[in-house]
Amino acid sequence: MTAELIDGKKISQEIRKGLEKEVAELTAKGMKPGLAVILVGDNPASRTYVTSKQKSCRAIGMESVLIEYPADVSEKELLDKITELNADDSIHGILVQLPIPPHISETKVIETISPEKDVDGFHPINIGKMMTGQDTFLPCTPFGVMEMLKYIGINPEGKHAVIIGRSNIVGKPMGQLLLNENATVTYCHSRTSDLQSFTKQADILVAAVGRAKMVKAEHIKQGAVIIDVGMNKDEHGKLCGDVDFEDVKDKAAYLTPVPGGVGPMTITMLLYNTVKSAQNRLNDRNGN
Ligand SMILES: Nc1nc(=O)c2c([nH]1)NC[C@@H]1CN(c3ccc(C(=O)N[C@@H](CCC(=O)O)C(=O)O)cc3)C=[N+]21
Repeated sequence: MTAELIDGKKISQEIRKGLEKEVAELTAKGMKPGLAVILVGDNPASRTYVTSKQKSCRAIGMESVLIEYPADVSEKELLDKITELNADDSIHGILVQLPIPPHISETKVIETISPEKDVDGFHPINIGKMMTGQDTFLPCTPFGVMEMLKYIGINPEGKHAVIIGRSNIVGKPMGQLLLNENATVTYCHSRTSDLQSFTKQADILVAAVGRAKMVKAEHIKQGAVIIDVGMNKDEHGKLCGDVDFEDVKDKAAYLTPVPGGVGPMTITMLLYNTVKSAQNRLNDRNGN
């Protein structure tokens, strides 16, 4: 093993310690940060993630409210609840756990959440602000990856960053955040021909495709930074990433594990965004 592990759990702990202090200060000023999570249906994986988000909120002194609906809830009922939460002063962040059932429009759900409470950073207004480099809520997974790079002292400027995957919630914003930090960015996806010719050029390779262990040693450059956003089950039903850890670990310079890499960072940045939202409200109240 030559690659150094990027320990998402440890980095998360350090960031959360700082957040805990901010939460205490905000609470003392009557602005205790509160997150509302809406869960539709009873997908066990979604429930696990949502429970983990709630625990993480409470561990740093934040308020966390879980609102659950059966899978057949109407779109109107869900949108009405979001509208109610938009007006609730005790709630600073609203997260609707994705995916949601197909009879409900994901676009409508995302666009109903007030941009000021959109701690996922999925609202088109916030995406537009991210693209133009304005201060806003950054999508939690790509934001977490940027924090990991900062932590290990990797400045993306001038580096070739290659993203595999172009989802709205990970791949696309990941490339944008790296571009904002002056990386040269290449997006690869399911229609890319000769994937390896691109990934082999990557100084920073981000795998966000959702295919278990697809990135092998032959795909990467010696000494590359490898970020694994994948959350898959392997042949034994064990959680694994998009990167074949064993295969690349002697060739990469830095490598994120799954679990314990990007996952915990995603939750940490959700907490960060919610605290930031509460701080914004306090600033409004004080007229700054
Ligand atoms: N509106 C919305 N926002 C999201 O941010 C969102 C979502 N919907 N839907 C589902 C995905 C998935 N997601 C994860 C976050 C943390 C871990 C995580 O902490 N994983 C642990 C391990 C968990 C385990 O052991 O199963 C780790 O990687 O170490 C995983 C998955 C957020 N998501």
